[in-house]
Amino acid sequence: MRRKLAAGNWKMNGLSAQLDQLDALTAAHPDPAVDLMICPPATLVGAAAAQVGNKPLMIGGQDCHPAASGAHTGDVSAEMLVDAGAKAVILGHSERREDHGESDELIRQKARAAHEAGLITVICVGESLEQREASNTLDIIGGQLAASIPDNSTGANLVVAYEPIWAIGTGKIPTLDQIGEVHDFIRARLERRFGAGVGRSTRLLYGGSVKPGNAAEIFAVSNVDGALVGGASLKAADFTGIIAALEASA
Ligand SMILES: O=C[C@H](O)COP(=O)(O)O
Repeated sequence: MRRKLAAGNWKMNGLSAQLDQLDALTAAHPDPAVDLMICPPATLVGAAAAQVGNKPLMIGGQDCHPAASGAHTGDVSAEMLVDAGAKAVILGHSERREDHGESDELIRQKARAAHEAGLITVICVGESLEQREASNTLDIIGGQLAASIPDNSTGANLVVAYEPIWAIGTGKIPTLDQIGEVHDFIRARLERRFGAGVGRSTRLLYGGSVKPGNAAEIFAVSNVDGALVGGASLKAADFTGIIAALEASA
């Protein structure tokens, strides 16, 4: 049985005061029925992990370099994230694919390094509006899955997030049938590549304009094991509504 996961991606938002939201979250969910994760900007990862301590809230990074160390100005390695107290890292988010020209191959190298360092990876895939309108969604997702997910993935260290690019921060979401179609497809591809054990134990998240008001219907969709939440993870009160909906579906 897959344990559901509510993951928050703060993106490039948050100064030190934002860490107060972690206290509010852990106070509201001292014994959650689902896994909880917040991925703050790199500047806050260490402080966030120290603040959370051993409470049931994982802290994650939003990116890492494939190398453990070296002459890579501005980058952060998976080992550094682990050293700062992170348990996970988001990789291949569409904003990194677009803003930094990240390829599937680079994402695969980063994920392999993150797994070797002991991190859970949340690997993001998703189509643009043009690709969906051209009926290319499953081809795009299939290609991203094949090329971005490394061979050293297990059901424990891999999470896949389906994030249609056109649904991120727009207030628009796909139909529930469209979400189900993609999640079922991802599940089938993982089972085909890794076998039933890994394929069925890997958690699949939906991301893109998830809010307290639409979370319950999304969590009722086949093969949706939780959410990767952007804007609505910045305020504990909003994220708590999403967590409650996920717990109710668990
Ligand atoms: O990583 C999170 C996603 O990009 C979703 O962002 P959003 O919830 O603000 O639409």
